Amino acid sequence: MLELDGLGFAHEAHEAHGAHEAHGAHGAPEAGRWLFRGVSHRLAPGEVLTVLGPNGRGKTTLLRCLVGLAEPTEGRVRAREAIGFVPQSHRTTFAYTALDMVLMGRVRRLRPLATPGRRDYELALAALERVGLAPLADREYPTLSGGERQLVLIARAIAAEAPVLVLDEPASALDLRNQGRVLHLLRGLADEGRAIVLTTHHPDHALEIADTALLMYGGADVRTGPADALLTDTAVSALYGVRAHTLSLDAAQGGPPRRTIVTRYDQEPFP
Ligand SMILES: Nc1ncnc2c1ncn2[C@@H]1O[C@H](COP(=O)(O)OP(=O)(O)OP(=O)(O)O)[C@@H](O)[C@H]1O
Repeated sequence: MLELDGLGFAHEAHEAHGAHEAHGAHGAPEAGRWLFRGVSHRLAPGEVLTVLGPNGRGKTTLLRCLVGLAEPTEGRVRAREAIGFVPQSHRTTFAYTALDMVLMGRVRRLRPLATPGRRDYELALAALERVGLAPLADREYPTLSGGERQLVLIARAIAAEAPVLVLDEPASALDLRNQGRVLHLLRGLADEGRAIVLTTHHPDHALEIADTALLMYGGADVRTGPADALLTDTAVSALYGVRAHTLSLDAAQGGPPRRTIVTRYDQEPFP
């Protein structure tokens, strides 16, 4: 559905530290300047891929490359299907209602100059219902809280019916219950056959829903593999420079036992 082939990204020198020192003799960015390099993956229908890495490591930049908002410095992205993108934060002063915002997700599906029809309204309302915001359908978007706005943008991506969804920290503004709601919503969308890519700062979120994890250790050190195998406490400790611990959770509702990863904040950071 979405193929990443040797993706690398380095910021233009003049934007970072001055043009004179940024490029090597042959015009290629120097080794230390790459945000990420060698990112390859073939995303399958039904797959949830979670991208993790410290602040500023390039997660958003990678997503922007995937959806065509940024040009990779090397490598390429092949997208066979439409991609829905949910950015990290979104503010607008235009007084669209929450429902209007979700209806905008339908625009690509309309004929030129056509106005949304009954089915578009039904799909938009159903999407608002899936994120639990149907009661706020008529509220003006700028008056919504940060978490409510995040849910509206997720509803907009759902209404767009894009086979691939790319979401930048979709749970970052959400309370604990809504985090769970969105995680299971995303897992459900994948189980319906969509492919999902999301960034998160929560290894436990990745363990909950991801098939695949992509860990950005910096530059060319990018590790991709099955989330359950890759997300060990050692790997998470090294990724963030913290002391992470694995906890076993009892099986719930007849499911298998689970594990999660938590951080100790009362110990010195990982060396
Ligand atoms: N125009 C630019 N020139 C130079 N550096 C930039 C430019 N735009 C962004 N950066 C830097 O690129 C790095 C990657 O940013 P990005 O937003 O992709 O990180 P991130 O992993 O998503 O971070 P976070 O977890 O904080 O959201 C950051 O250090 C950022 O400061």
